[in-house]
Amino acid sequence: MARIPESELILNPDGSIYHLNLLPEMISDTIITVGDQDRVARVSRHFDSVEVQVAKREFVTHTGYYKGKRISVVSTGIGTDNIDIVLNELDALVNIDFVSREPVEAEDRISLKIVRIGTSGSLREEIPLGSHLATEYSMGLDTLMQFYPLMETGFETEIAVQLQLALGIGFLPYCVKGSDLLREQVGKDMIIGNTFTCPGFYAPQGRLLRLQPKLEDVIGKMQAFEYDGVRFTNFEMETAGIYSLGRLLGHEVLSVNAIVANRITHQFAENPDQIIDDMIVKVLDRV
Ligand SMILES: O=P(O)(O)O[C@H]1O[C@H](CO)[C@@H](O)[C@H]1O
Ligand SMILES: O=c1cc[nH]c(=O)[nH]1
Repeated sequence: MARIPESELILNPDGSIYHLNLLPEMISDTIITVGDQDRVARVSRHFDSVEVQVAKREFVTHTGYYKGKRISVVSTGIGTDNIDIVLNELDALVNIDFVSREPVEAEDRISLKIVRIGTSGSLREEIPLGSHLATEYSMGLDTLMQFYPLMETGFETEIAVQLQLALGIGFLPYCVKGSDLLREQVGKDMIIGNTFTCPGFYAPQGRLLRLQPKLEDVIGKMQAFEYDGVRFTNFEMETAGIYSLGRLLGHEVLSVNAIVANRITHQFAENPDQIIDDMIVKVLDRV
């Protein structure tokens, strides 16, 4: 296999990968991602022991044991541009030999189990603050998949095409389903929803402060959208990037969402940390 040059697979002087600052032995094959770096310790405080604590920029990693399971928790920061870095570097840690700089043989490839624990805004009155929602289909309204050859099913493409028409936007979004296995295992008893991954928190999610939107009534259009039984339930900023790179790289991926805002009733949770903490324990016990 071809050797990957120094400018592409960038290793720090201690041999760790460029942004995450991790060595291969520092991560488990079960990984929880969170957006906020302060949330990493909120997860690892439940561990029986923590063996690795590494931080660089917004990327903080703790690896340890929870009830006998080795788990890593990694913060991604906000947005799918960050997800591009985190997913590619996590994959490199397990599927590229850092000495020979060659990808491992297909039969030795490791499939990671990756669960995102994030906060999210609900698009439905009937999905109230405090809900825990597991994402089935994600819709990427960002441009990350303009740069990778994502294979969508015909059904996924059709949802994306119909959404483009419904919103009247000048680009084709991408639609990707997550892991059925993880959704059943970790998301059991959660609301099953479909998630918009937006390239921003304000206008891309229909939020207006002082700027006028380019698209009119984006929330109304997103809420009204339906294709063959698929309706969208919530907004956030990373899931579609994780689902699409997970599919491309061969990892099992799931996103669970703590609903902290309801965009229809205009409420924001008084206790967002409690909603997230409850979800963290649920995920640790099930992953
Ligand atoms: O709570 P996290 O995981 O950061 O997720 C959500 O919160 C951030 C916006 O406030 C975005 O990253 C969005 O996806
Ligand atoms: O409304 C929300 C809440 C959390 N995160 C988002 O991206 N949107």
